[in-house]
Amino acid sequence: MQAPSSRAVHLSEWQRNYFAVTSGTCTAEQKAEAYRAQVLRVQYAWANSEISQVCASKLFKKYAEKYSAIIDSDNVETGLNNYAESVLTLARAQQTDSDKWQSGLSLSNVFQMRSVQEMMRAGEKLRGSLLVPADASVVIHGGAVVPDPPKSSLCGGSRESDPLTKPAHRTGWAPDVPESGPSGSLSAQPPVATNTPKTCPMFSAPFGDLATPLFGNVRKENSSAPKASPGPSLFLPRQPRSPAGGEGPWDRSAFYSSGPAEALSAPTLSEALRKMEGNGHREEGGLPTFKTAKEQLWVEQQKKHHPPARAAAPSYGGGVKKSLGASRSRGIFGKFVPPVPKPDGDARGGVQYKPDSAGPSEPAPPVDERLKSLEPKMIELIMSEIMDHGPPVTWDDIAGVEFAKATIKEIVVWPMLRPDIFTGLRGPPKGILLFGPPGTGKTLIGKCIASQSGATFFSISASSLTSKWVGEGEKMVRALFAVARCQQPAVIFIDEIDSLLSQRADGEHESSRRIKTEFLVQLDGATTSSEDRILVVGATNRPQEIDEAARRRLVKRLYIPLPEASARKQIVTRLMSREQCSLREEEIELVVQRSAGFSGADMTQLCREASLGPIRSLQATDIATITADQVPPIAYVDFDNAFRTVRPSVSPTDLELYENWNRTFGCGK
Ligand SMILES: Nc1ncnc2c1ncn2[C@@H]1O[C@H](COP(=O)(O)OP(=O)(O)OP(=O)(O)O)[C@@H](O)[C@H]1O
Ligand SMILES: [Mg+2]
Repeated sequence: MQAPSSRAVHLSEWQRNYFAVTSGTCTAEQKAEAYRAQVLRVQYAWANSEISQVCASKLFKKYAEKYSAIIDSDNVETGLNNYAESVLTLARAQQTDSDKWQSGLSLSNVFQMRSVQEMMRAGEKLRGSLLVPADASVVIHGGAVVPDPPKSSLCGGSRESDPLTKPAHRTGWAPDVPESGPSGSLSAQPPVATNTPKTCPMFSAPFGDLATPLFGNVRKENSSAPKASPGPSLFLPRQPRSPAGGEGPWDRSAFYSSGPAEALSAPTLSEALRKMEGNGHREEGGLPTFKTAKEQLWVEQQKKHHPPARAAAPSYGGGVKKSLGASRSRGIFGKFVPPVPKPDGDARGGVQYKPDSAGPSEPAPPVDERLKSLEPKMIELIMSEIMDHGPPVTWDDIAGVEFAKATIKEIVVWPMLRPDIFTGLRGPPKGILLFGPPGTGKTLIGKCIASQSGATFFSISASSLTSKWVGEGEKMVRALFAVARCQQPAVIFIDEIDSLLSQRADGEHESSRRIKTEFLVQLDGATTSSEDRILVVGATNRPQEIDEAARRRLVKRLYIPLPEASARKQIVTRLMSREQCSLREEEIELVVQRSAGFSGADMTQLCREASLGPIRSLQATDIATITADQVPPIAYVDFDNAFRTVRPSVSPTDLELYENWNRTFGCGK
């Protein structure tokens, strides 16, 4: 009796969503949500075997495309222009992809956006109250080389003026600066109001202003450290490249590659950070201590009159996949990150002072509370540690290990799809340990979870924690879990976990002891918190070396054994199906019999070796001239020869150890 009613509920939900996507009154956000719900429903139906895989993938593609079309659309009214995540991705680590980046958002339609206009109006209102005292107290560094400091102060001035007014000043300003003098340059040229946003040249202060909220949650290090950024002489020559604002892709890419995106790119960011660290003094938020009086005044007024405001978007929210460009889907689990912070954004975060980019009317960049205490450098590293999905691995690619696969699906995939059902006692375990002999597919399973779970996937090898960032391992561990908390649902996959969590010994190095302690603390937090949707998956071929505290936290310990005959057959058949092969069924059976005790990796090696057989049978002269399809097919004799050189890599004694450990601590059948 239950089934029909639940189906009825699904039907009405479906109808509701259908109404949302077809109605002319729903907002783009509602439509996007509706499509997102449709996609989840399709996944759920497929997971429940209610629809076939073919049907599911068709429907998935259909709705996912519609969903991303709305999310990425550059239409101000019907799209969400949600390119912020991709920009963050770009900023983090993928400068090489920057040429491909094409946002749907152009300069002109940024200005048309309601929220931008509201911010500009608010900025104009505040300008009146700030401009006079601020200008009167402007302080500029003296010195022979003027460009840098005046830029700093001028940017400050222009920031607080109407964004639409500044371009005229900008264009003619640079050569005048030395003559006009520091304070004169600001007060002598009152801003001229104009309502033609398209005439705003790039890299003018107003544009910088607008770019700040657009890039949401990443600190604009170039602007916060004016001395590290190029002065006017550097940006002026760029103006002719796009005098009337970016409209086409080239303009946009020029803007992103040389403007804010450049400022946010990892090397520049690190450079700025290095410089700031080198200065030896930082203030809150990692900014240099120098501020003009005007800036100081602004900060004080801001503190006095405006409660901390921030955008709703979470920091580093999304951008986990290497997906650039408006046309690509960012995945159904990706959170929507408004490209422009909402004026009524929540007030959880504190204002972050940004002397060169934040006008009084603009909300400060959103920085997730949980990430505030971390060094940006660490977060960058974590982000670049996020596993690139690469070629997707499916469950069918993993031969055998049926029990482990079924358990992982139950723990990982279903709860991610239906967190509402998997609550309370049904709550999934937060820690899994995959253990077994080398080469049995543990890492492969990790990759499969990455492709199939839909969660943000962090893959880190324990040895990189201990060796790559000497002395910083425990900070990395803390940062890793903090970032994962901001990116839920998340899976943290730790390969070779034994080298991280080996039993504590007397002679062990202090740094590895610290990493271990930090890891256990974090693991405890992640595995016991009922709200966090973080799953830690560890893989090891030395389970007996794992610290008992860690073992207890990795509650689901799954044995990944050597492949059975059927799994070995699956591996051979699969690999041979991609090659020219003349093996008959009974010959395959023979190969399977002879390979008892081989691991999955051994089987792969055997097939590789056999595939070289036909080549070896050729004369050296033939190899130079033969065409690819003239290479003889792989035959049983090649396997026969391969068996002479490929031996099982796991000894029976080792196997005994694993079986014993499984009997004692394993959760398998
Ligand atoms: N069950 C399997 N099905 C298909 N291929 C497998 C399987 N197990 C291993 N392989 C093959 O062996 C290779 C190595 O597997 P993988 O790296 O996952 O082993 P592992 O268990 O992580 O080993 P280690 O403990 O040494 O890290 C895989 O890339 C794959 O080609
Ligand atoms: Mg491995």
